[in-house]
Amino acid sequence: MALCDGSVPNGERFEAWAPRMLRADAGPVATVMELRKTKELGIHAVARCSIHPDDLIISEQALLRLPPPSAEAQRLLRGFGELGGFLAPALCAPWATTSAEQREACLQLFYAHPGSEKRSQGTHLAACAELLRCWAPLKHSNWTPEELLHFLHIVDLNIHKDDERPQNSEFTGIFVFGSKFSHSCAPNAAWSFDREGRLQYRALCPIAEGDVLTFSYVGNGMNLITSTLLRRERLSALCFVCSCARCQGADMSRRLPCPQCGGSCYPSYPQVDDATLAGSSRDLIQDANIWKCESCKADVKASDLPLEAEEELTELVPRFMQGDPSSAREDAERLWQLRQKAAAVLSKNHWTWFLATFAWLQKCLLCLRNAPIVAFSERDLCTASTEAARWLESAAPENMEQRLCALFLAARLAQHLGTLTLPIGQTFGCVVYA
Ligand SMILES: C[S@@+](CC[C@H](N)C(=O)[O-])C[C@H]1O[C@@H](n2cnc3c(N)ncnc32)[C@H](O)[C@@H]1O
Repeated sequence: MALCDGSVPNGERFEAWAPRMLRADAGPVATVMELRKTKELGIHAVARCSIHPDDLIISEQALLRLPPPSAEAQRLLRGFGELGGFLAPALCAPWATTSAEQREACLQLFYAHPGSEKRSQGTHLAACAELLRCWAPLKHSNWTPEELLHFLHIVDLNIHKDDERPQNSEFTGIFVFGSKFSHSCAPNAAWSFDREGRLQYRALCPIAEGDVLTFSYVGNGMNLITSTLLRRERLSALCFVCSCARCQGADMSRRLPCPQCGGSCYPSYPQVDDATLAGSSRDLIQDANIWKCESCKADVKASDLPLEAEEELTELVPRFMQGDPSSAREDAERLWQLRQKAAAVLSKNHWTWFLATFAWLQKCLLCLRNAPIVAFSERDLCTASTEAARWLESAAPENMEQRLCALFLAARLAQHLGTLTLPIGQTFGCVVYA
């Protein structure tokens, strides 16, 4: 069975690399997935059979590892100032042991946005020429400055890097097939490195035959509960506008009270053409001027909505959520106040209210573990957990990882309280698979 359908350019090259890169733990790869190409997603992976939660989809070796720069490389990069971060992968790869075939595969099997490459001529190209001249290991590559620049854009868009675990930094690299998983804001798969540094994708939820295989390009945890606008802004750094179902539909994470009827309204964002996106084109992502009320159907002007308070909460809630565990008690108090403010001004439909609630519950768990006296009751925890579960159900029902995070938090709180009165069964039960 062929791994690529007829639409994939260089299909025979992918077929040739598959047996060398992919471990067949999940069965021969072509029985699990297929590569296809469409105008909307470019080359992408699609499930060929139904896949169960936690099933291994692929397990892949890196085509090229890009571990952190050595001390010598860091010294050289300092001379390049702001460009240093972009150029670092060119110095990290083990060029002396990389074959011509691998280098060719690096240039041919990955996607880089043509717009950002065009913008990057000039300074970037001159820096690549300089690197080829002064970095001895790179001389073996025989690459032209244009090829090196293309490689760097490929790394920018396709790198797999585990920012959560410092011990995994040696495993950073580019992976031919893992890089064909598309982004979704409600992904059906997630990846991690195994102990040997193989990239492993596992299903987060049931995946049906024909479904596009996806993960989150903006990290997991609670990054995906933010508004479509914020997710678009983050993804603009990768030069595309997400076409997933969540981004195409109404922005349910960002509903505000309708000034006319008190119901809730959601933003109607202008369309963005991602062909025009290149490099740091954040300015092209625009906020909605008009919002639509779900209840009275009125068009609401953005200027009539509490957008300043929204901006303030968007900045403060994540900041206190990320506070050091040693300040859990103070952060819990601050998050409780922010949660009250979000509820009063933006409503309990807004993502900042959900995030403040989730973060407050997290801090309460830390306090339960460490503080001699706590300033909340079991009832407070129970109410907040139930409300958080309801928010997920109404605003992000397909976001399995976020729902599981909330479920585990509620379960840990219940364990620490020695009670089963927290609403684990009723409110989060729907995400547990028997
Ligand atoms: C890492 S590459 C994925 C492979 C690529 N599609 C190819 O043709 O080789 C990332 C690119 O895929 C496309 N892409 C991935 N997810 C997408 C999504 N949800 N909506 C639109 N484009 C997407 C974008 O062009 C993005 O820059």
